Amino acid sequence: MNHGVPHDGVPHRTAPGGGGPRSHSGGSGTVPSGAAPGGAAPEDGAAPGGPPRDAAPGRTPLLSVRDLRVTLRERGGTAVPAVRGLSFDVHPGEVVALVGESGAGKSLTARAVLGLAPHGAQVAGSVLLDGQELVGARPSVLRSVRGRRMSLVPQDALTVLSPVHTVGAQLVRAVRSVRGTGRARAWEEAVAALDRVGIPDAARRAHAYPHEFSGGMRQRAVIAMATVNRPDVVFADEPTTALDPVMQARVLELLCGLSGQTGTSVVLVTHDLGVVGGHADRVVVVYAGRHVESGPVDRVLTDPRAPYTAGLLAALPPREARDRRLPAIAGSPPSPTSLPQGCAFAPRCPLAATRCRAHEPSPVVAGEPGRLVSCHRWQDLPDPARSLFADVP
Ligand SMILES: Nc1ncnc2c1ncn2[C@@H]1O[C@H](COP(=O)(O)OP(=O)(O)OP(=O)(O)O)[C@@H](O)[C@H]1O
Repeated sequence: MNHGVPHDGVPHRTAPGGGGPRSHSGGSGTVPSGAAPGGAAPEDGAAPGGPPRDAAPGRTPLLSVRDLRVTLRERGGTAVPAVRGLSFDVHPGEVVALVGESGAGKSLTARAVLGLAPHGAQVAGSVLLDGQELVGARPSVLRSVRGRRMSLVPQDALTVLSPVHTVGAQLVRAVRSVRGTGRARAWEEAVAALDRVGIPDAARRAHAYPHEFSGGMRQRAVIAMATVNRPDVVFADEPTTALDPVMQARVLELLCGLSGQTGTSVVLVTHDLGVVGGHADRVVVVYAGRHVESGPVDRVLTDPRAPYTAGLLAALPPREARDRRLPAIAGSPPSPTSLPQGCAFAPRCPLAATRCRAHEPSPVVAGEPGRLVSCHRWQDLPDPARSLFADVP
């Protein structure tokens, strides 16, 4: 399956702010809207009764996902509510990390936004790209958006590259299929894309086949495929899982640096809260298909407001003591087909109270602008919050 569909055709945007270091103020609004089923929140977030926004007022998001619901069907017809009312915004040039354990619904969210949900999946809610509604849009519209404005570096990224064509030829095809550019111009674009992702001697390497690239270089080539047409938004689904730590860091720097180079926004999908610090502007933590917490990365990492985020942080290995036993969150996430009543995290949460087991929490502003939390007990967290999990075996 080739989902790392490259793009373009769109006029290239200029890089906002000249690509300096990530700004942690006034980033995107990551707006969960489990509280407001049924539709898009207003752009300015000011309408009474709508879900709270955590964006700086007045900023218009490039991509606005509202109350996204993805329901799959198991064989036998059982409904699998894998994404349950997730909302977030992505602003131009911004890096937003979508973080959660395996099965949280991150990949499905990315695929649904791109119109690539699995066959038979029901997608509801709203996905606005520059004001254009993509949920329910015709396949031709979705293909054109994927070709020009949004792209995906899929989890199985290396399958994107065909073994029987040179890397350059594949990039040329990607450029021509979207922009209709002449061959010579497309080749220049291909080499430029390889150069941008740090492939040394790109003009020569473009003639190589994927098997002649190292693993790290292949990963870069896949990113080049996803960015050769300079889309507005790139979704990168676990882009570093198969790489060693040094290469992981390089690929993340590369992806997130793209926002500075080309103005591309990046949605980084990862299970590893540890990789988002220093790379993303904002983070959206997801559990069982729902919003848990969102806000500027530095604030969420240092001062989490949800017990689940605190548990993820407690489980991160500290650099200085990698062999130390780490506190883990007891138990495992629920299956979407057997969700508990109330907060889906309650069975694993040391702070869970009666109301947590009865009512699923909705997002509320968590004490400071730009932060939202979906937890009944966020104000009861100990300090530091991660100490909640210190004694868990
Ligand atoms: N095609 C499918 N049919 C049935 N269930 C599915 C399908 N794809 C995903 N699921 C289920 O939907 C839930 C969310 O899956 P998803 O792949 O989005 O999770 P994730 O957060 O990306 O995790 P991972 O990092 O492991 O991929 C999981 O419980 C998964 O088993």
